[in-house]
Amino acid sequence: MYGLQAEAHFDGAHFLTDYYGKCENLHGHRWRVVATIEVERLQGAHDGAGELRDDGTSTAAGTMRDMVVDFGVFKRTVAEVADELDHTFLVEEGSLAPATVAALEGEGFSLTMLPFRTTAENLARWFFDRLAERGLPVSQVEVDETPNNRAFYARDGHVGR
Ligand SMILES: Nc1nc2c(c(=O)[nH]1)N=C([C@H](O)[C@H](O)COP(=O)(O)OP(=O)(O)OP(=O)(O)O)CN2
Ligand SMILES: [Zn+2]
Repeated sequence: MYGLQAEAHFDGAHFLTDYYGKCENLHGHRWRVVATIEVERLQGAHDGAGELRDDGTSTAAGTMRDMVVDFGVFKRTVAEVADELDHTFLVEEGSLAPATVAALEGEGFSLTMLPFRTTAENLARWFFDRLAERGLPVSQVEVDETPNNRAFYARDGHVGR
């Protein structure tokens, strides 16, 4: 098995619904996300054509030879998904009154409405699904809220570290 890991961060605010303790209050984190992708075989000489570079040109066949995927493509994809949440207020759907949501948005705040409780575990699953949708062979996503705690979501049979 071959693998790569890429790390991204996003800053945001949240609170935990139904939590008895300080995390029921609105607070912020710099979340750290580490995504792992794994494949049995590296790419071949004819793979890799058509990836878009930062300068707008495309890669040629062979660019991906003996790679899982290009580090640049992988880390940009993880960063793009993290950017969707960056500097937003992560809100579990139904946890705030519609008038509250409207008032916050009326003030110009960016809310990300999510259909789950905003735990690190659920955020790891959300990243996993988003990266898989983008075609990455994701095997695990770790999410840290603080330097001391880490959650992960892994595909069946994968052992998290
Ligand atoms: N299993 C989980 N437990 C908790 C989660 C979570 O996502 N999954 N989240 C929280 C809160 O969001 C909280 O922000 C983090 O909790 P905690 O580590 O207790 O907070 P601190 O970093 O401030 O830790 P201290 O040691 O108290 O300073 C809670 N639990
Ligand atoms: Zn928190």
